[in-house]
Amino acid sequence: MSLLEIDNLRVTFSTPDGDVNAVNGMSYALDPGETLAIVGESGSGKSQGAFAMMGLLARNGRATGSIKFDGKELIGLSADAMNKVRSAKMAMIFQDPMTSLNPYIRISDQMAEVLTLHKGMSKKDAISESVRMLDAVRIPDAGRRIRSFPHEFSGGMRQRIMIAMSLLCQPRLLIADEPTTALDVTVQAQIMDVLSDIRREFGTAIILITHDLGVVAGFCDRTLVMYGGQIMEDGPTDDVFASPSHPYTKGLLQAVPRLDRIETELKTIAGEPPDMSRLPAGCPFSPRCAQVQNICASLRPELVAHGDARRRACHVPVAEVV
Ligand SMILES: Nc1ncnc2c1ncn2[C@@H]1O[C@H](COP(=O)(O)OP(=O)(O)OP(=O)(O)O)[C@@H](O)[C@H]1O
Repeated sequence: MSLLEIDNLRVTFSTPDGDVNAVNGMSYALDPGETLAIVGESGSGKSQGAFAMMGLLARNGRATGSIKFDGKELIGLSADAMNKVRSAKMAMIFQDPMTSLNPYIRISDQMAEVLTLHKGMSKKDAISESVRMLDAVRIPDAGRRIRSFPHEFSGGMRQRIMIAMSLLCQPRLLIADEPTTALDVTVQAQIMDVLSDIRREFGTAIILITHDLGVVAGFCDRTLVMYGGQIMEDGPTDDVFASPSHPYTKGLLQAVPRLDRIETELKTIAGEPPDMSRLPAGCPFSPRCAQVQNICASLRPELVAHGDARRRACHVPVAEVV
């Protein structure tokens, strides 16, 4: 059975200027222990799709459709019930670890509180379990350093601490929203290594949300490409990278720096991301698509299966995507 099954998820925000359609009918499933990258430019609905799962939408937001986690429907759950699922089985980490860490409280107290509160552990057991988790994310000398305050660590180390903290209740799913964006390239690679270790050691499924395709290769089993709140393409990462089947994916990949080609070949996708309160009737990417056809502006392409375990939403035949 899938760990997560999302069906026709829509996230809408009410604003004085009208509704903002942040996620427009998103459907996918995730197996236990699977790693999935959700990629796309800023504003494509990646984070709000995850916030809906975590019950963390802003007050002006509402989610419809279905989100089944471990067989249990999450949409429509009370805040209390949602809290229970979240604290026991799902965790989320963000770009800025300080959104989750309290600068005035020692790491030991912050971590131990999670376990005394949610698992009823004694303080002593909670501290030794916290040290074990800090070891797992390779904080050197964790037994001593756990007594430090957040500001005594570098940005990369703080991100490791946040990952350790998110693992305390042994979640089955970890959502990492741009976890390496604020870090320099070497530290980014170290954090991705830590996430790989976590997956191997604890069997945690991971959803990695990122605008940077460069961090996805080599880490995620599957990649799902979003644009305008919709899935454009979805498939095994190696296949999506080797033979993108959507003009948008192709454009994103051409914008990723690679060691085997010179930087002058890098191309950006012309045009601006769509206004999510005024999406076109057809494909949201059609105004920027180099291969746009007449039908694209008026008819939204369905997300349909093609090849092995792949899906795409595009009117241009696969063989003609250049
Ligand atoms: N509280 C809100 N009220 C109105 N619109 C919102 C609200 N929160 C998010 N949005 C809009 O929802 C859309 C999707 O946002 P989302 O954060 O999911 O994008 P994203 O792909 O994760 O981009 P980023 O990487 O910049 O976070 C954006 O157009 C954003 O402006």
